[in-house]
Amino acid sequence: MLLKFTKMHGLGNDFVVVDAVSRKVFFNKQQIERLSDRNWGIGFDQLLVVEPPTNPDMDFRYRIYNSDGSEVEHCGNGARCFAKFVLDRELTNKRIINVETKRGAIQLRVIDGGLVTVDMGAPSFEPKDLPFTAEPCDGLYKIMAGETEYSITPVSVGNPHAVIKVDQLIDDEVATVGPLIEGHERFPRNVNVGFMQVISPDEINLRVYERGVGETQACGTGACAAVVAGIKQGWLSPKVTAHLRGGDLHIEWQGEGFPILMTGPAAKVFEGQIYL
Ligand SMILES: N[C@@H](CCC[C@H](N)C(=O)O)C(=O)O
Repeated sequence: MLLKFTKMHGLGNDFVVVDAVSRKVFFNKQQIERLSDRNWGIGFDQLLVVEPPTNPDMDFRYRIYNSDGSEVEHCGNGARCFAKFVLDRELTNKRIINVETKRGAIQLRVIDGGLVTVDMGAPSFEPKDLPFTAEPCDGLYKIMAGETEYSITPVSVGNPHAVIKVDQLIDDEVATVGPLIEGHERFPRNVNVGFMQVISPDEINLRVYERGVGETQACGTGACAAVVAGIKQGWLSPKVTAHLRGGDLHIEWQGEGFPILMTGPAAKVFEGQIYL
């Protein structure tokens, strides 16, 4: 079967987006792994599949797969690219779009200048919601990565994140500690690992080692998780600019029970066709 796709990115976190509204398409793990391969396929961090909604109050459903073929609950950069995709393809003309995801309902608002604001829902710091094996506590949690003990804030923003505050961002630490914590036995469904350097109460530098992918240029849910972790620990204020390798995201959170708002760009790179 010849598959039509659009290659997109949100700050360099790249996606293949497929229209499964106009024509049904299903993918198995092997197909996703092959398509994601940067030598043998198209290459992407995540595959986004746009489907009709199952709930009549929603505009679309969209499914998200990591490059290793695992299906995930949520993707911040992907949500913004999804909004641009359905508008460019004229699958809708709405600028406020309600979408079903594995995480639940999310709302996307297309604003001026090609930016999209995503209502990411409310975060949870409860270990059971990630899941993370630990007794709940108010402060930081200790975890061993190899011989070194790290202090983390576990956060679920629909998908699981472990946020580590560091004094400096070191390539080697992201590359070695990232996978040790990603697949740690205390995270039975694995975890995305964020390394956050706090520059000031409203600015952070962030690198994210993503579950099922490896380090990416940017991670939208990772930026949300880092900012809410920083606010909870008293390091950050309610509006923060996160500098990621691929560019900036603006994150706002008013505190417990409120949704996180994430604003950033979405870009189309090219369209193509490939044999599935
Ligand atoms: N790049 C994404 C997150 C994608 C899912 C993640 N790797 C997971 O397994 O939870 C983003 O922009 O949020």
